[in-house]
Amino acid sequence: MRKNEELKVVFSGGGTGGHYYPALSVIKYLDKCYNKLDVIYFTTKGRIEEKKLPTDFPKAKLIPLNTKGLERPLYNVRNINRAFEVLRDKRKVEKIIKEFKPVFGFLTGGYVTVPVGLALKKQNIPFYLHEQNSILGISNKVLSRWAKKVFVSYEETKLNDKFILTGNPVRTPENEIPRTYLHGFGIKDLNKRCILVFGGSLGSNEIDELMYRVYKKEKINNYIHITKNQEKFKQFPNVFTFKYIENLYELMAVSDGVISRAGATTLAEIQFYDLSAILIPWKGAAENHQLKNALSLQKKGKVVVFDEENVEIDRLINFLNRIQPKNEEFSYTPKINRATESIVNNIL
Ligand SMILES: CC(=O)N[C@H]1[C@@H](OP(=O)(O)OP(=O)(O)OC[C@H]2O[C@@H](n3ccc(=O)[nH]c3=O)[C@H](O)[C@@H]2O)O[C@H](CO)[C@@H](O)[C@@H]1O
Repeated sequence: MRKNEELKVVFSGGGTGGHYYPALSVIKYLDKCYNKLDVIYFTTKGRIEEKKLPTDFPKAKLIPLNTKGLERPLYNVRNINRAFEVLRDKRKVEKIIKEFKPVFGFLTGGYVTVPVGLALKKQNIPFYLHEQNSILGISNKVLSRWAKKVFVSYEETKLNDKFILTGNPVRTPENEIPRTYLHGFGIKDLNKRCILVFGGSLGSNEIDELMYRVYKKEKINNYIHITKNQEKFKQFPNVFTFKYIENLYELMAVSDGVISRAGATTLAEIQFYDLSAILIPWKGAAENHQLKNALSLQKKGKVVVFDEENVEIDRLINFLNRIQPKNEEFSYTPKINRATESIVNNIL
């Protein structure tokens, strides 16, 4: 650790929680290692990192960029303008980093990272990438040529020696969390199973529809369900709904199971908190990466993967009812997040 030194770093990555939260974990870890950490975070306008960073890490300076994802199919005329946006943003980033003089850049994917990576390359500032999924995302694919190292979460993502398997950083509680934490979410009987239901950081109507059918049949377990359709579930006394839960990882630490999409950061959390899980991969993910993520976890047990077009409700309920619930005495003891540690050690 270099407690007495100062460090300046440029971060970018986002659009979704899956890209943002790994960057946040690294920021928080570095902040503990250094006396003074100066962060500039290049954000996607109006997206999660822009909304959450001011409270998650108030010291960071946020700079929004205009770059948008390419339209599919790629020959769409709008992509000409999108390409110019990347160039304009690249020039903007270059100006800022010339003055800021960061020691390195850390980019976690999402189209916003492309102009940032190109600008860092132009200024000869080393940068590192992190890929959460088993398949390299398009921005990481483009930038990996010039990155100093590419940190990956799955062995099969490695393409050459520059690729290092670190795993996917997850947010972790710093203090012990008792099972009674669930009381704050409306749950009274702590000896009953507590299942977290959500559709990634953006929500999922398909998961809402499916769970509506489950709740009609299954009345024993308690559910904390994150949804934009809270009204729909009012009739179920064992279902506690929320629009978004900031510190979802704290709930993961004291719950029993998860029903969710198969975004990479959610999966890393399921593993870290050793939860049972029912995964329903989102079919729209590039190159079907959610299915690949999910299947690799299924191999490790405690996890079952369903095809969203073909979920047998009885089989799902059967799996749920085999999950061993924690009891009311349970308390989560903080553990070291090896992925974040490994990334930082490979940079410093
Ligand atoms: C639609 C989309 O583009 N999905 C991608 C996106 O997913 P998405 O952003 O949904 O990502 P993940 O499932 O990987 O991560 C979601 C994160 O949001 C957190 N959370 C969620 C709900 C909530 O109320 N509170 C909260 O804190 C979870 O704890 C988790 O840390 O990035 C992932 C990682 O690159 C990809 O694998 C996904 O395919």
